[in-house]
Amino acid sequence: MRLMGKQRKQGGEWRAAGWAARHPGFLAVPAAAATSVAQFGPVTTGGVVAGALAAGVGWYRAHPHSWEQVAAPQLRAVRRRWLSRTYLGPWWGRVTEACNLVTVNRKTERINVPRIIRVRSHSPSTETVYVRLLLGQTPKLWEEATEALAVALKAERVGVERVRPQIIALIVQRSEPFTQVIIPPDIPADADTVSLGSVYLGETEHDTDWHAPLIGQHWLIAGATGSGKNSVTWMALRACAPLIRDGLVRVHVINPKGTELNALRPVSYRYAEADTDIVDVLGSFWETMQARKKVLADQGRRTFEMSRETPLDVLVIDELGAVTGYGDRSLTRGAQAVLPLILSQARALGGSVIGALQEPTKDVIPQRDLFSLRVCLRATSAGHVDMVLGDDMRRRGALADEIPNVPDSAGIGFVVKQRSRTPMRVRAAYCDDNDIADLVRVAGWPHTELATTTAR
Ligand SMILES: Nc1ncnc2c1ncn2[C@@H]1O[C@H](COP(=O)(O)OP(=O)(O)OP(=O)(O)O)[C@@H](O)[C@H]1O
Repeated sequence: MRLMGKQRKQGGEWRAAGWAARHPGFLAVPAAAATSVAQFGPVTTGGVVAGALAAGVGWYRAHPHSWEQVAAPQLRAVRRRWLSRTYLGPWWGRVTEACNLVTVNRKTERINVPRIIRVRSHSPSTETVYVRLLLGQTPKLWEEATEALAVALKAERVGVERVRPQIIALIVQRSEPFTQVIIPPDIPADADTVSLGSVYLGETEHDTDWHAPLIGQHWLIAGATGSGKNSVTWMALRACAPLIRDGLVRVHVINPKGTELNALRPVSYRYAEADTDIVDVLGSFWETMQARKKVLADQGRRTFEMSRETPLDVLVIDELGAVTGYGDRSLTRGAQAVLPLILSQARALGGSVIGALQEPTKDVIPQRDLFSLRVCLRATSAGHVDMVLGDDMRRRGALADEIPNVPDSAGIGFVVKQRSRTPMRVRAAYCDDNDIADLVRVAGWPHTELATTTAR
């Protein structure tokens, strides 16, 4: 029941004053220009403006990289926020109203539109729009509206990130951010310069480098056939190459398909393709971890430190599904006896697992949550996305099943940002045959002698 008649709206001048207070730049810039003209005259003011423009053009021409890093995101953000109509008041009001994201004051019948706090645009393809939630709204309400928002904003994808109480960020992807293959950086010559706490893997949709820790972590890379799963594995191994050479990292390779990863045979500490060998390698990996437990206890250390005496053992499993799910019974039974133990205990003992998977279903992903980095490349079903990345990740923007099934999309996928639990589009750098040969060359000397005696 309405208790009061229609109430009068706040006066226009007060609303304009409130808007100006929230956007001081709109008053400050004309005020500064007017003051300058009054104080120094139009010629001097024009000269300063022309000088600033010339400096900008000079910067753009002389240092396009730093321009792209510093100035371009600011200018793009201004253009998106104020020069395209998308986020201007009336249109933004229509979009949010059409997507049921406004509230109505029952007394005044005034429509409350969620306020845009700022727009950031670090890459030409994606912008981040920070929005203050209205009273009574939840981030989940916005997550449920992402498909409608994407259509209304003419975007390819909209994701929702929880920033802090009452503030969310909409990740608005307008076009494919990754139109070119990413070339991997050179392999570091010196083991001292490698940080396994932050391995370079490729780029993110925000035009930043994509890094992930490898030491003390397990990685799961899922994707349909041809989605580029191995590129993530190769990037990890390239970072390890000088450490493999110096005996600080040992690679144990399980390659049931016997394809691509067989290039690693000369630099692997253990290598297996056949079912019985795979069970053997898994068993010996677990034994190594148990022995490590004793070494750490004898040394009175609680945490693992990489050294020649206690190297980091990296277990690479191509096609985890065959090993844990649909392979021969003797293989899956042998693997299931030790893999859960490895996954749950090896991290603290200097053992990291990198597993690749084509068909992510419940029965083939062993202890998903023990994989700290999970990458979902192109998926064949919407259900696979949450299976890999975690509950609700597809709804929050990880549309891995909508990545086109074309070679140009290989290596593109989603990861979840650790802090905000938000999906982020990424692309792995691509190692071609020369890059792989390079990796084997760097990692293989003088370790090759050791490898040939111990690898199978
Ligand atoms: N990061 C990448 N960037 C660009 N292209 C890539 C990338 N990774 C792979 N490709 C291309 O995609 C093709 C398929 O890659 P790859 O064999 O690694 O896929 P996969 O997911 O391992 O497939 P499968 O499961 O069938 O082995 C490669 O031959 C290469 O041409």
